[in-house]
Amino acid sequence: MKECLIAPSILSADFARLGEEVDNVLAAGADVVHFDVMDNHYVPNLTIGPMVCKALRNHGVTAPIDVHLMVSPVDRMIADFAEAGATYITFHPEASDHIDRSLQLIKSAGCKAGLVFNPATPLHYMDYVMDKLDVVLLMSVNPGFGGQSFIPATLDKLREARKKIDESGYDIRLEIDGGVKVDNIGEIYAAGADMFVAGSAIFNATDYKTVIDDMRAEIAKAGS
Ligand SMILES: O=C(CO)[C@H](O)[C@H](O)COP(=O)(O)O
Repeated sequence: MKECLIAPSILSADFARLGEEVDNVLAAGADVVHFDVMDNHYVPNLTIGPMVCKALRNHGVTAPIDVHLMVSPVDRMIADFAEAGATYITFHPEASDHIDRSLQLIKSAGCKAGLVFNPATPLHYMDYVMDKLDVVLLMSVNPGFGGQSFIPATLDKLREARKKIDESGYDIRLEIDGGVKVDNIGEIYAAGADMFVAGSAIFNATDYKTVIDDMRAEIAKAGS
């Protein structure tokens, strides 16, 4: 299994102090900044775009930025986010008319590419594009809002995705997003995830480092 990555979702950060929040969570040991883009069309919420991604880079953030596009259409946002400094760009297959083309656009812009699967979206969307995937993201809540509860059926879906990835022979991360907490991250890891998005569990805590350390300890316990 790869090194596990903790990716705090800035959806739950204090947007009035975003640069400082990102600095603090990275100083607390986070590996990746998870950046949720919502368009009030694909999902019923509206958040942030490429200008904010660029602002974080200009602020001095050098950590990977994991841009999760909850937008439709997808393609016209790709170049803007690549230019703004995105490391990963992921999108929902239902939101793209041409999945292979969207993945190619992301890769040719120099970013890592991924597909995101809602709780009820079947995994077969990845079948013919595995050679173009750097990450598969399983949503363990319905997208649009932070602070929801982890949907337990996602554990079986993670096991299924892990099997597909391992059998493909490609180097693809398996990311999980939604309701990830200290008390369930061990079983999520055991089901196959290696990249963990957590919003409210981290940003609603007073001490980010304690939560991230506790998450890593639970992962280590589950792996031993
Ligand atoms: O993509 C998202 C919602 O669409 C968020 O990243 C996700 O829900 C994280 O928040 P929390 O850890 O509080 O569940």
